[in-house]
Amino acid sequence: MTALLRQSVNTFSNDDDAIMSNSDIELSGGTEFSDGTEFSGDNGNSSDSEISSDSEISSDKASARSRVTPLSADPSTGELQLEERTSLRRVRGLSTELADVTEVEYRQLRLEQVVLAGIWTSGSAAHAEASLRELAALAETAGSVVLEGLIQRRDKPDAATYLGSGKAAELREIVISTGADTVICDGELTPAQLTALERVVKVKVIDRTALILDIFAQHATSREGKAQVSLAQMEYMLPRLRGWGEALSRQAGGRAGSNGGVGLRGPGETKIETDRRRIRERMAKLKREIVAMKSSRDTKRARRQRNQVPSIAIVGYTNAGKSSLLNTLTDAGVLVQDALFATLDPTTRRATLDDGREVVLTDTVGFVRHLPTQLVEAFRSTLEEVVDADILLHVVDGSDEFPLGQIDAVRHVINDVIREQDAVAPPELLVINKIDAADPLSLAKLRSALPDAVYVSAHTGAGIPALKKRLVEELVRKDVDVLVEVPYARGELVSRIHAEGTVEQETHEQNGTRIRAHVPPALAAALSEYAL
Ligand SMILES: Nc1nc2c(ncn2[C@@H]2O[C@H](COP(=O)(O)OP(=O)(O)OP(=O)(O)O)[C@@H](O)[C@H]2O)c(=O)[nH]1
Ligand SMILES: [Mg+2]
Repeated sequence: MTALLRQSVNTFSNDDDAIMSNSDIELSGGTEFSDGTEFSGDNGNSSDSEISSDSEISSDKASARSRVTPLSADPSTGELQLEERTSLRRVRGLSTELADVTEVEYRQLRLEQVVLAGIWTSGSAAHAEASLRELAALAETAGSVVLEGLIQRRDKPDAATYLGSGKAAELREIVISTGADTVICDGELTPAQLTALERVVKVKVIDRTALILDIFAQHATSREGKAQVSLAQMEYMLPRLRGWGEALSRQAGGRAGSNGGVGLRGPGETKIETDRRRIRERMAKLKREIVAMKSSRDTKRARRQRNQVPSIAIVGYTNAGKSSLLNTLTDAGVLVQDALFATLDPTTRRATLDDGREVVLTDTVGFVRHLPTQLVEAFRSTLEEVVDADILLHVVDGSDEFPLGQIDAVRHVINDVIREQDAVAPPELLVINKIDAADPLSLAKLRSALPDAVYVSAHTGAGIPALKKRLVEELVRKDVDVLVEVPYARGELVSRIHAEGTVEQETHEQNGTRIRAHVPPALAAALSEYAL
């Protein structure tokens, strides 16, 4: 595993190590306090403007990454040239913990070079490795360079330091030898575990949750998306406010904080309390804003429902090919990227199925194992829309190592939302995508495990006609039987029955056309007054 994840190992000189811990001291001095300030928005909209600058930046992730290359290419330089450091400003690391540009630069520098640490508690070794590989992909999506990965076999995470003490010491060695500036743990750590592990490895430690939140913050573009992510980040930060950088500030001895070391406790506590209150206020405001944005979306949705267009929600694991499939089905031109969480905002497109029926398809945010609960919470309004759909098109990456695990993770999130809403789950149509790239043997296994799924390739178009046919079948299944006598004056209703439904019997009576047919529920409602 270690070899697998090792991409480049560079050794910062001891000198540089000194520089790093120096900046740690600076950072830790006030980090945890300034977090709050930044959040609570001393200038009311700080959080918004920050995130939007992020999204501009992340829109060009590829070039942003290439700009980092010179840094890792010449690691021995020790200290960075000023312009190199300035160029690092483009991606912010954890957007929530930086107070000024200097810190941004240092944090950037540190977040670029990461070592991963995971715990293998259950399942096979291959599962544990896949999870860590996914963490590596997430870290890269966030703009970091992954130097190395480490997995420990344990029954459960160590209560104190997540990894066992021996492994934590080993991690410290790896951090030193690779010159890493950040450790990312493959799980959600308690604030205390983060602090304790930071104390051992002596560089910043973040967890999977913080990483995913960071990616979302970089990718959110719509106002609603940004608000949802901000809310999730605040939710995550709130209990950790005191913890951040605490371990490092201890090392810093008397230099920690502008109040001096011992002074941290008194005024510090008070400051944290104020910060917490401000964050809570800001969170409450965001929640209200999100509710307001949702209601405008509800109006749109209601209009669609009035127009009686069935809706199909495309859901699935991140990078499964949801946007690609939407494009293939509708020529939508939605952004497709080999990156995790390329899509955060739902895109809705109309399409006409083979039987002439109009539908709307909605592309949605992808899911991932251990999707932070804060995000599920924040994206609830978006997810609710998914739950309201007539059909869930569940897209799965057929070329993934563990597609069944992906399916479970996605269903888990959806079921949670459904249960909380007391809603009825829409019928799910499983679509196994990327069959062009899948290994034939695993694909054969998948076909026997999931015989009801549709197998497609959004790239080659294979299976797409079959998928469209299945969609029609699923919608027909929702059709209802009606027996009506439509007055001759309402000829347009008769035309609709012919266009949207299946006519079984049609006779012309004295007062109108008598028809027995299967029709979509919406049309049945429109016909109800003529029912016999
Ligand atoms: N080989 C192959 N690659 C595909 C296929 N469909 C999508 N991809 C690739 O998979 C990657 C992800 O595709 P997207 O459509 O962005 O996936 P998504 O599910 O919308 O991803 P997120 O929005 O990030 O959750 C891209 O690199 C696509 O080119 C396919 O049928 N075959
Ligand atoms: Mg997408």
